[in-house]
Amino acid sequence: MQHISAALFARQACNRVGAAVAAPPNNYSRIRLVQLGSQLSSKRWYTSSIPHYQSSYIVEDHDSLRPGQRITISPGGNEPKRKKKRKNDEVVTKKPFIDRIHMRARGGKGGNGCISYHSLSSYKRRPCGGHGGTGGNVYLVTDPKISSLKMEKHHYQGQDGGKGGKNGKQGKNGKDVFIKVPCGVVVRRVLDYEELYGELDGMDEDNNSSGSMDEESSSPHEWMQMNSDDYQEEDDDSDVDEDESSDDEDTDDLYEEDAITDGDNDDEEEEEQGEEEEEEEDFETYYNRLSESQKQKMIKRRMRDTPSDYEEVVNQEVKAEDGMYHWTSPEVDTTVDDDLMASSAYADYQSMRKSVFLADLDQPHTAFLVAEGGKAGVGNQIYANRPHFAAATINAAKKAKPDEGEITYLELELKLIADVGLVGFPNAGKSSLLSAMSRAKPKIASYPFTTLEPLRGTVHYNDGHQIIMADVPGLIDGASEGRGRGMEFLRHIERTKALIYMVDAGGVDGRDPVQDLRILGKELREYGSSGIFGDDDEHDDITSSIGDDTDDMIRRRREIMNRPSLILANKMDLFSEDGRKEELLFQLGEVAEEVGINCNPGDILGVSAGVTGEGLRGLSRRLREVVSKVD
Ligand SMILES: Nc1nc2c(ncn2[C@@H]2O[C@H](COP(=O)(O)OP(=O)(O)OP(=O)(O)O)[C@@H](O)[C@H]2O)c(=O)[nH]1
Ligand SMILES: [Mg+2]
Repeated sequence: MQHISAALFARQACNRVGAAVAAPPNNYSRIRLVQLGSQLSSKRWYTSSIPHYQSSYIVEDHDSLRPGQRITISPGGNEPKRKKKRKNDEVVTKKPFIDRIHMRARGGKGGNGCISYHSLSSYKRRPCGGHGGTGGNVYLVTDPKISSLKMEKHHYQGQDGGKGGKNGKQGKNGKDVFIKVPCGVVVRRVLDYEELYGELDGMDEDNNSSGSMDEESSSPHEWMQMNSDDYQEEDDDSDVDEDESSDDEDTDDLYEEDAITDGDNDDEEEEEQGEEEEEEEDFETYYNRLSESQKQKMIKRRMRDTPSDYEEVVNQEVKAEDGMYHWTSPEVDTTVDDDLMASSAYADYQSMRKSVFLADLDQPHTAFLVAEGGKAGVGNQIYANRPHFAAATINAAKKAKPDEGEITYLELELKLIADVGLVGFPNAGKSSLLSAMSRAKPKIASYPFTTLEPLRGTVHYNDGHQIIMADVPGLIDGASEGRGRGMEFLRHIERTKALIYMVDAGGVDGRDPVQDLRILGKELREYGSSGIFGDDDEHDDITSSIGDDTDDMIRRRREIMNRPSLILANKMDLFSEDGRKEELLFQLGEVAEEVGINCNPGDILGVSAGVTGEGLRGLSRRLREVVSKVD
């Protein structure tokens, strides 16, 4: 029976296939088809039970049909979604890791209140308009399943509230929007342009009112002229020059007027000119004289010209004749430009980017309101008891207008939460350790900066205990000043309980492990001691009014050196003599003490993370002890 139905089905199928099957096969039982792209079953005998959505087959075995020939049966229905195959490669392709984004959130607008009056004779002219609905809010919600700040879009808006209706009918409230973010996100509100410049303008006014008018009135034109010569290097950009020169003219006119009004104070003017000569070289004064738009242009231009040291560092990878990548420590000048750094232009730039701390979302399933929906308009039903007052009608019209939703510009920054963070120079073997101790599959290669995004893995113990380990991209000398994107990477170890310093004991890249540890310790110390603006009093006037990170966050960063640490000398398989190994571990201990790394002598271990696995068992035991002490 089954044989017959199979034959029938096959004939029908072949008819549908038409030209693809030249001569209908006469022995159907020998047709063997392989379905293309199916995961459910790769091979099947041709029977009547072929699902309708399976449409494409390949002939494997038949007399008249050529094996390998593809036949197509008319498709019917939708093919189910196919799962992507997971690659068994060493490198698992994953979504890009994004740890800092800017976004805009806007609460929904409230709904209009309704103004209407009963028309029934007994109620005539009695107000009965319903209230509008409130606008939807926008929330951030932490979801432990998400690990990156990658978002579909960067603008989110709550739904607008519905209008109120007749007979006291209230409008619908707008739907809230919930944006999923990973745990460990720090939320800051970016001050928008007007808010920031409102404050800066206010400060300027204060300065002016404290008697600096005369200073401005004294021959500013010549002064500008002189200074623009002095700072010729800033005027390379011809586009901006033109704009600036037009602005200059504006300011000149302004100054000339002032000069006329103050024209009779010749003596004072001379004195001030003398003062100006002293200030000629002063970039800051020059900057302060510029108009707001000129300042912005200058800042943007100067910042754009700042060398992107990271690019240069990465570009140092050179593929040599032996086919391997070699890396030479680049000589990159990362100083932004001393006079710029010291100037208030730089401070303005910093404050332009500055933002107000809102929240540290480090707990899972926490909702945080970032933009509130607008209030609803009020319906005129509230005046139902006094319908005849004219005032009521006027007020009702005002009150019926809803509020706009709140608009916030946000900066979200993800700081990984892990029990232990791996710190080391590029190529030390950090990723090798992570892959040896956890199921994470980081990319491992013999060239530096293989890892460019922080990655976490979980170390599982037999009794079910788990420790989360974060592999942070390699740090280089000067990382605490941002060299080689150091600042970006270092912030991911702020939320760890313990640290593992890893050095390449084999000295594969010609590095000295002892010196490496010294540099790492120094960099972490410097990173820890830098606040957002550190203890720099210069910027206090700006930061105090704008706000800053919480004390808790600064404290966490400052305590980075107090964190219990382990020091690993990796690639011990390259050591042959035991004596040298002991000596190296001893030297590392001395350096740890010198730079102030918080570790016991027993926590300096020799391991071979990537080759023999030597020392890893002892490491995992010790790691657990160290981490559990911190709780
Ligand atoms: N001989 C030896 N080689 C190792 C060992 N561990 C790692 N390596 C090698 O060292 C090189 C760098 O290893 P990675 O784990 O990618 O180093 P990394 O610290 O993650 O480097 P970046 O991601 O560039 O910062 C690779 O070629 C590894 O095979 C080891 O224990 N012994
Ligand atoms: Mg790596």
